[in-house]
Amino acid sequence: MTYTAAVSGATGYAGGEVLRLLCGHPDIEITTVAAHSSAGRRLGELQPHLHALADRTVVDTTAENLAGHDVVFLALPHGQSAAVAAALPEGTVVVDAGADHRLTSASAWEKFYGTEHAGTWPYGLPELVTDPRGGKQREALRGATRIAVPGCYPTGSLLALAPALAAGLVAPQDLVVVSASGTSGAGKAAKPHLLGAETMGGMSPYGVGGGHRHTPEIEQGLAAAGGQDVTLSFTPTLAPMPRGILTTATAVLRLGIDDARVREVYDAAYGDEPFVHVLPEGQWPTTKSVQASNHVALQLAVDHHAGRLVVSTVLDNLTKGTAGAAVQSLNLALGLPETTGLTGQGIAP
Ligand SMILES: NC(=O)C1=CN([C@@H]2O[C@H](COP(=O)(O)OP(=O)(O)OC[C@H]3O[C@@H](n4cnc5c(N)ncnc54)[C@H](OP(=O)(O)O)[C@@H]3O)[C@@H](O)[C@H]2O)C=CC1
Ligand SMILES: CC(=O)N[C@@H](CCC(=O)OP(=O)(O)O)C(=O)O
Repeated sequence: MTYTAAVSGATGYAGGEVLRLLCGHPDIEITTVAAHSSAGRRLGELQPHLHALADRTVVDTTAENLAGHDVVFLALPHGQSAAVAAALPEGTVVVDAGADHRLTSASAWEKFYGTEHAGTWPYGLPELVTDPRGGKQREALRGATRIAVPGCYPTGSLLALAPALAAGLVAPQDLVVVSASGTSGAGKAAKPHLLGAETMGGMSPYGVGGGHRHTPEIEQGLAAAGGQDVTLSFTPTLAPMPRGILTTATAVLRLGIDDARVREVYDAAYGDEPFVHVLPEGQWPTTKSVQASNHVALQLAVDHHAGRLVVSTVLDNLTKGTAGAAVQSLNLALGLPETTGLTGQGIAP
């Protein structure tokens, strides 16, 4: 069976990556490409890498234009997708790359996003360990008709720390995550601090001091994995590269946990995962290895001097960090093989 799909936000980075992946998906037919200010324009002008779709005309994001599809992807600015989704029939599978439906706590949403909470949808990170018994998030995605795709920083952070918390290897307090993201994470809209002259050849932190809106999203997933509240200090940084996120997470190890036990827990969590790979001991991940792939590469070490577990992950913010997670979750929702239309192979150099 072929499913018809509309992609709204088709002219942006996230929507463009969804379209790129859907072009290689055997069970999906892209029938509508929608956006807003660029309605009426030829997609080829705005997404010149999407050759197969170059002659499509962008339509406006309206309930009428999105109606009648089996699947609707939303890749809109935060706060825009809730109203659009509410106008779609319950049977339509809606996959939202934005943040609107990720958080379970209305007060956390209001604090970090400043608008009314729109509700919570199943979280689109199939490999996430969701409880101390080692359950995985993919079970909540099978047959789902609404999917909230994770933020790109939370994907690498959650995959880094959830197995350790679920297995009780580390204390739930004093979790520290520092991530470096490529500039595409900020979207296409022109912003002075993202000009090439500002970002090339340098790095800088932002959202420091617990102010980044991904802090509650990461804490939410880690608290579920460990079965208790967690405290996280999260610091994002902007790196001079178009795509990619390197996350380094550390946590206080519980007494008596050695290197072998840590590796055993991560091998058990991810050994059968098609898109999360624990690297051989001593090989540390590089963002270049996962460009344009749906892969997350992970390495860990025990810092005996500081008594902390150190876990690093890399992913492509637009692929596994957004569009790949969206397609992988959609596959589960539709009952298709989870890897359909996705590759774990990157590009090089
Ligand atoms: N970039 C990333 O790495 C990630 C992004 N996301 C999420 O995906 C979403 C899109 O991000 P991104 O692609 O980076 O952003 P971009 O700024 O690159 O693209 C935004 C898209 O939304 C459309 N749009 C803007 N305003 C409206 C509106 N009022 N109604 C309908 N469409 C509108 C734009 O269309 P037009 O230009 O025609 O106005 C454009 O297609 C965000 O919620 C973001 O958080 C999630 C994970 C990672
Ligand atoms: C570099 C950069 O600006 N990154 C974005 C995160 C983008 C992302 O993936 O998250 P959302 O889906 O929640 O927008 C930021 O810090 O807001």
